[in-house]
Amino acid sequence: MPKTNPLVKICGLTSEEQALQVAKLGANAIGIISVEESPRYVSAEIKKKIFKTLENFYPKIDRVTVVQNCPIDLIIKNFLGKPSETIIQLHGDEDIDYCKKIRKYIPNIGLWKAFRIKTEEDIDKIKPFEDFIDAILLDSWNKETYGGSGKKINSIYLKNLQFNKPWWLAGGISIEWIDEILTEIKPDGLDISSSIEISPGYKDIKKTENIFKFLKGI
Ligand SMILES: O=C(O)c1ccccc1NCC(=O)[C@H](O)[C@H](O)COP(=O)(O)O
Repeated sequence: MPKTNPLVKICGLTSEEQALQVAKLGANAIGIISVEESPRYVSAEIKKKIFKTLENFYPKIDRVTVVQNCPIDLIIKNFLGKPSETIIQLHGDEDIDYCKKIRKYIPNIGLWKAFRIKTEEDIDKIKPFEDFIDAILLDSWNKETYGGSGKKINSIYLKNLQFNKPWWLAGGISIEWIDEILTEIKPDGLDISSSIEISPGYKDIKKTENIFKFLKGI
């Protein structure tokens, strides 16, 4: 039996207009990419603007900033005080010490850690992080990019996963795969990006709507 419907994060938004459209459709979390190498990169200034608008109109939606191997001092400097995001998603090779420092210096923000899965051993490496993060995000491993590749994790590694923290599945999630995800993989959340894009950072709102309708069983 599938567990209750998973939460949905739509990631890689680049405009206020699309962020509001996706929020209206029912997203539980909206992600913005603060990784300069990404074609979905959004500057700090624009990100703040988008998140402020979201906070005003949809305060319950999590606002997720995605970073990748960013120097810890910079993270602490940028996110101290009254940050516009509710979650930092670490999408690089950050270690446990890095997570502990974020916890210590910016305790008012949620911390998600992405793990890129290439082999079964990559799953085994997650456990020690669990006490220092709020959620686990599993994404596929890719040579060219750390995220947003549209590539799936080998499903062999996704059977009977058990973590002590909520976990999100990412990597090539499209409407065609969701049924299997709900019945066999059963994550707490779905993180979706490139399958609903017209071009990197620009979402197809109709495709996005179809995903939410599918999940609601409409
Ligand atoms: O999306 C990016 O361009 C990106 C670049 C560098 C680090 C992380 C990135 N995205 C992180 C995400 O949370 C994506 O939603 C996740 O990788 C899934 O993407 P997709 O396979 O395209 O659905």
